[in-house]
Amino acid sequence: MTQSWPSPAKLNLFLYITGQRANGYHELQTLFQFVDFGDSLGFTTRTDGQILLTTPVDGVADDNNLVVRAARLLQKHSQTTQGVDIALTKRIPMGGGLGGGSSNAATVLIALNTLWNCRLADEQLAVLGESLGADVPVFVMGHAAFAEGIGEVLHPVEPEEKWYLIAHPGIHIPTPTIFGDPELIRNTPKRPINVLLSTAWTNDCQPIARKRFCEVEQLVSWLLEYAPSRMTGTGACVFAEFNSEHEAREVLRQVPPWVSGFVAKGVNVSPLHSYRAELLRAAGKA
Ligand SMILES: C[C@](O)(CO)[C@H](O)COP(=O)(O)OP(=O)(O)OC[C@H]1O[C@@H](n2ccc(N)nc2=O)[C@H](O)[C@@H]1O
Ligand SMILES: Nc1ncnc2c1ncn2[C@@H]1O[C@H](COP(=O)(O)OP(=O)(O)OP(=O)(O)O)[C@@H](O)[C@H]1O
Repeated sequence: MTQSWPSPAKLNLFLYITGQRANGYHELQTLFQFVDFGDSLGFTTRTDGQILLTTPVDGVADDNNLVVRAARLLQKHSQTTQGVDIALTKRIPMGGGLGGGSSNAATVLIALNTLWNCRLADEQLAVLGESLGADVPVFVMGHAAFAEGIGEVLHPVEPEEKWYLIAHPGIHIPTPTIFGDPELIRNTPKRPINVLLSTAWTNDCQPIARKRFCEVEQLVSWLLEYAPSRMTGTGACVFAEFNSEHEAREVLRQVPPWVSGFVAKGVNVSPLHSYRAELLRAAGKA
């Protein structure tokens, strides 16, 4: 049976870089929250073991698509003989700092674990997913989280669920471009979570993105006139926070023509996990 599983976007409500490991990866302290906007994936299981993406993504070879890579990884790990046709409906801008690829991979792991009856715990899927991308574990675990390490050490938290205008300046910033920049701030002191939660939230990647990309500079400056605003992840998207949907939509109406955007609500439980819980309830398994 084909089902439509959600694959939400995430925001980094704050992001601090506290060091760099010998392998080049950066040590972070970041606050993840999901939003009620994202891609969706449909799955039709097959008995012949083939894994097919029926909706190729422009500019991404199927073999490199995190959807296909996640399905192969779980197939190998679980030694199942089953396969799957996967249809991906893409809405999350790519290279926007919204974690679209990682979210897609997490949705594949969670959905196929259920549909193939692999019986792995979410914690096991999160460890598997880490090899696909630093943001996969938080999407697999499905709860807003304070993250440390390279983003994989997760502590569930309950930040306020605000409304956001999420704006894209029309450019794609590859994550390695920001992480590879010699002028990136890499020495923010590590702070305990209670201090971080009660201090004004910023993103260490933002100064360098504003400096290197005039589109980000213009977008941040424009949004700051209306509401507290900052970049998510390594950009290029910038989010402005509001207490109501109405206020966020009023500003969306006024964005300059070179900006595209959408309004979404922050959610602490991933829509993926709400969907799975509903499916299991309907099947009498929860
Ligand atoms: C910036 C964040 O979006 C915060 O949520 C993530 O840490 C990035 O996660 P991601 O896009 O899934 O990143 P990955 O695909 O794992 O890594 C892309 C590249 O970014 C750099 N990278 C990534 C994560 C990290 N903590 N330090 C890094 O230096 C590495 O050069 C890596 O090769
Ligand atoms: N299913 C997928 N969806 C989006 N991008 C994918 C996918 N599979 C592979 N990719 C590759 O990953 C790159 C980053 O895309 P993604 O949308 O995850 O970026 P991002 O939101 O900036 O990530 P992050 O917030 O984790 O830094 C794309 O440019 C693309 O080459």
